[in-house]
Amino acid sequence: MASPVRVDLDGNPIRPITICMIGAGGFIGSHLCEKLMAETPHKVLAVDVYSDKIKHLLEGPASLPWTDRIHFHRLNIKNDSRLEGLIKMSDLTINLAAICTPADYNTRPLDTIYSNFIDALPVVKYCSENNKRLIHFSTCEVYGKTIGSFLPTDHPMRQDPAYFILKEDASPCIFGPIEKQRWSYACAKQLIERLVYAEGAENGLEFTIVRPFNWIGPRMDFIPGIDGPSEGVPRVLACFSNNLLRHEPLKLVDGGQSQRTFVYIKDAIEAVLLMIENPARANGHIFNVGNPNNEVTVRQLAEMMTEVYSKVSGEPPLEVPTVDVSSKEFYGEGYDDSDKRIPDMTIINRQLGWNPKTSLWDLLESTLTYQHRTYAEAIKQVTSKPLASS
Ligand SMILES: NC(=O)c1ccc[n+]([C@@H]2O[C@H](COP(=O)([O-])OP(=O)(O)OC[C@H]3O[C@@H](n4cnc5c(N)ncnc54)[C@H](O)[C@@H]3O)[C@@H](O)[C@H]2O)c1
Ligand SMILES: O=c1ccn([C@@H]2O[C@H](COP(=O)(O)OP(=O)(O)O[C@H]3OC[C@](O)(CO)[C@H]3O)[C@@H](O)[C@H]2O)c(=O)[nH]1
Repeated sequence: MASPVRVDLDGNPIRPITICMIGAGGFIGSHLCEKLMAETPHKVLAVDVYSDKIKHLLEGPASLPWTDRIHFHRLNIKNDSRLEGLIKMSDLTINLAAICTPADYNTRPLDTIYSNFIDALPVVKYCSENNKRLIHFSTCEVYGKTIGSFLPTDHPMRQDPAYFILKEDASPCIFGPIEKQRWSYACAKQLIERLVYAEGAENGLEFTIVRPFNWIGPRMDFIPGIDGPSEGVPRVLACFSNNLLRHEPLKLVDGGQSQRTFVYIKDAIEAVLLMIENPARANGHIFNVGNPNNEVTVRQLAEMMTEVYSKVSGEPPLEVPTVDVSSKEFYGEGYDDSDKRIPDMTIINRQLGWNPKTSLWDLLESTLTYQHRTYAEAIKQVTSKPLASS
């Protein structure tokens, strides 16, 4: 029996397209590739320097249903002449490539700026010159700090949503001073957003910009010393997972008072698929993609992850499950932080009718189940080995 014709939000048939996905081997890219292979007829030219997180889609019996629809191209967009050809072969380019772990922003500011601005320039240029549609991944971090964060801590206006809800077409971008090199990333992302927007305004580039608000789930970053460098510092989900797996206290930077909203990767990928398959509704827009209902302080996140991990692993939590550390000690000189990140959902609701579904507890339960199943044995092996004699 023929499969039903897939239609977009306006009832128009969705035609199969070819997508050049740059950064396809990463956390978001791997989930997006899975979704596209499992639920759509689209083709993917998967571009990345790594493929570990999409290996299950590229080889082995499980990949047979889509062997002719996904092809991996190992290339570094910094210096590879094949890039333009791949963009020209595609109907749509999705650019996910970036250095996007905060530990790098103040310690590798030049690499961070080059990765998030300079290296993206040819991607925008090739899309514009060849009249190809672009979906560019920016970040919620372009908002920086909230206006309310500059009010006295007990000022009543801090409770006014106008002082903290982040809105694509209204909120300013507020970063710290230049010596706070943490903001090298957000500033690079802001400038590439402005370049993409200008290519749209002046040269008619069909673009969509995505501002993810802390998407988390399986395959995010790495566990130091297992599938990443021992001295590496990933994003908070992997940091806390690593501490839990190793029965160490979770480190709360500057007391863990910063606030975040976390969205489940599977919910967020639904939003991206709507952008891909509804160009008339997505072109020319910047979209917050997050879950305003899942706001916690970092301390509350640590406490919830400790409780969920204890349930998932069957191991009791530590007597003292967290420890405060200074940002200088944890990240080094030049760190600064966003105080609060709550996305306004008006535009994405209006254009795409998308809303997140998964609560923080539920997404942590499925994610920590994955982390425990994937890493617990390997960590036990590593920690049980006697230290090499010096
Ligand atoms: N995950 C989130 O919550 C989040 C939040 C805000 C913004 N973002 C943005 O979304 C995008 C994807 O993020 P992610 O979480 O999947 O990160 P990730 O680090 O898992 O994936 C990025 C991928 O890009 C690849 N890449 C980087 N530079 C490259 C280059 N020069 N050539 C080829 N490939 C290159 C990396 O190898 C990696 O596989 C990034 O642009 C990031 O800034 C993500
Ligand atoms: O062991 C740890 C690790 C981190 N923290 C604090 O948690 C907050 C979140 O940190 P993190 O997940 O590393 O990243 P941010 O949310 O600050 O920024 C990211 O969000 C989006 C993106 O643009 C791309 O992923 C990236 O910039 C923070 O307050 C840390 O200090 C901790 O206390 N302990």
